Amino acid sequence: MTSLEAFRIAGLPPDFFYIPNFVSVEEEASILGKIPAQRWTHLTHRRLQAHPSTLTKNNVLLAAPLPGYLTNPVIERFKDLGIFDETPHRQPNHVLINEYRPGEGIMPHEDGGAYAPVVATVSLGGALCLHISPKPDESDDDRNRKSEAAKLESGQINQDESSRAEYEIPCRIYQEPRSLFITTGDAYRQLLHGIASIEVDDNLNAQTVANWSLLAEPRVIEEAGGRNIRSTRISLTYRDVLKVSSAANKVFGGLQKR
Ligand SMILES: O=C(O)CCC(=O)C(=O)O
Ligand SMILES: [Fe+2]
Repeated sequence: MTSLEAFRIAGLPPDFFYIPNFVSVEEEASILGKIPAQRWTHLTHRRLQAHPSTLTKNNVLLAAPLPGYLTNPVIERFKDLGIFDETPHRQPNHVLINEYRPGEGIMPHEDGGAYAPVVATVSLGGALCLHISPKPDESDDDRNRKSEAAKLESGQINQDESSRAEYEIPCRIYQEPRSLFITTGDAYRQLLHGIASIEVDDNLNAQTVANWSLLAEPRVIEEAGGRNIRSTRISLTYRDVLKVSSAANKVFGGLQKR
């Protein structure tokens, strides 16, 4: 088994990992070519598709295999790293595919209780920054969340902003194409993540990007003057849904009710 330890992001809670070049250029092209064009759900600021399907309103997954192009080679590599060893099904059973064009993003949020607290995200296509921010204090929950969201939407959050506690949060994680980003444990439960709806990520350097020392190609950013002009990014978010219902279960459950 390969150790994840070398890929831990320093200066953050100990539950974030970044692995550059997790898939090859050829694998990236192959996966991108297999994402079914007819399966997209269109939202205002991005489009997405869920595999094998969206969860029921009670957060239940109807058991079905993941398509091969999402399984192979990615899940074998997860096993080698032991990423899902502690989750109930010991491997992901659900993948969300999100597409962000330049200027598109996702509001700060947490992924919640439907899943085991392990998320593994493969980035394909373009690069961008994920913002990690604290959960607002419970007392002024809504107000904080809204202002955090407003700042993120307008691209105002940056590293000069006051950081909380011992860790440098809020912070930015730069996700290069073909990388894997892992969030587990307390980081999953206690922090928010989001993507600013901007066309350029700027002021990128060793001080403002938490995973700078783990990047495959920091030179590319340096040569661009610390700017990343966004192009379309597709992310594959792998998770283990806690509640799974097999078709057999469903029939049995239905009979029992009578
Ligand atoms: O695209 C990403 O990296 C984040 C997606 C995300 O946060 C989600 O689907 O819950
Ligand atoms: Fe999320």
